[in-house]
Amino acid sequence: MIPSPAPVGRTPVLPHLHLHLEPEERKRRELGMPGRDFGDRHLFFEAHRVDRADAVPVTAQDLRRFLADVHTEQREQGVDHAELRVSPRRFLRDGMTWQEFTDTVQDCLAHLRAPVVRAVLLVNRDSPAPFLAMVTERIAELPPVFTGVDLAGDEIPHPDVRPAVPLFRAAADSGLGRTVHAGEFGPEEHIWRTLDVLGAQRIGHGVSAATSSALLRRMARDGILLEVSLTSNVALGAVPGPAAHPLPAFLEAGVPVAFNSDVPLHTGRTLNDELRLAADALGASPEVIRDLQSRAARHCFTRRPPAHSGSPSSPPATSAYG
Ligand SMILES: CNc1ncnc2c1ncn2[C@@H]1O[C@H](COP(=O)(O)O)[C@@H](O)[C@H]1O
Repeated sequence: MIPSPAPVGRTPVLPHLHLHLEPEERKRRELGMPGRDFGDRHLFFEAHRVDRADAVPVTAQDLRRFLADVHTEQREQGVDHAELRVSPRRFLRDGMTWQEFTDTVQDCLAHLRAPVVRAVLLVNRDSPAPFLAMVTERIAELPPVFTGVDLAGDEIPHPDVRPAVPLFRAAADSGLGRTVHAGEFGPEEHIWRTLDVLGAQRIGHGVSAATSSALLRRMARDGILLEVSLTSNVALGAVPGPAAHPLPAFLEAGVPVAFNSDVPLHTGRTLNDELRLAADALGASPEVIRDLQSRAARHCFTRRPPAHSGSPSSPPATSAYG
């Protein structure tokens, strides 16, 4: 069920592949504001609406500080490669230009070591078409600390991923990795679509993948990594408890997994907490879990120039779901 230990001599690495910046939550804490209740999916996405009248504004200075804070937090966890989801729209709403936003992220992350922190550009499923078009047009110019793109947000009211096809195609053509939050609250079909329509290489959460052995076989065959976040899935009601999480089915099917803290400010859990929880859920030793996590390093997004335009890395133009 759990893959046998990695060959001796491989570089040890503790990657952390799915971690949100949580800018508003960081700012609220700095201001001493009360915590918010995220007991379920509705409350979580309602609180994250970017058009809320009571949203706490964030500045370029905040962004700089938050990026430095994430680096310190991940260093304390012993992480050596972190991939941080950064969503531009909150910062653009509060006055930054696109160029300022991307330059600031580049400037703050480029020199960091132990861990290296790379940015995954998060675009929300509910993004208006002009915003998606603007991001798509600028994907090729993203500075090098951006190594991937992610489609996130509430998949229940926004199940259609087709509006993101041009963005994901541009990302593939620019050598960026592609991941999608899917099958966290929605059915297996949402995961099939992200694979077939968007050409996703990793899936955020993907809880419902376990309802389809055909889908698990596909993911194992194609080496699609599932970004697993046990505490977050329980906290938002995607699964009733850690013991009910389909993680064992993922491993049984040979699907690559990585453990993640996802929204550590919301849950109060670190990556090491998640590794311990995974060991408990699987009845496995800490060493086995760390080995699994280190295997996820081969799914890190490192930006490579694509071999040629229209290469196999480009997502398919059409599909059964297209
Ligand atoms: C917990 N599981 C999740 N599932 C789906 N989407 C999520 C998410 N966690 C966060 N997001 C999405 O990422 C955006 C981050 O933008 P901020 O900069 O905070 O505004 C949120 O808007 C939320 O929709």
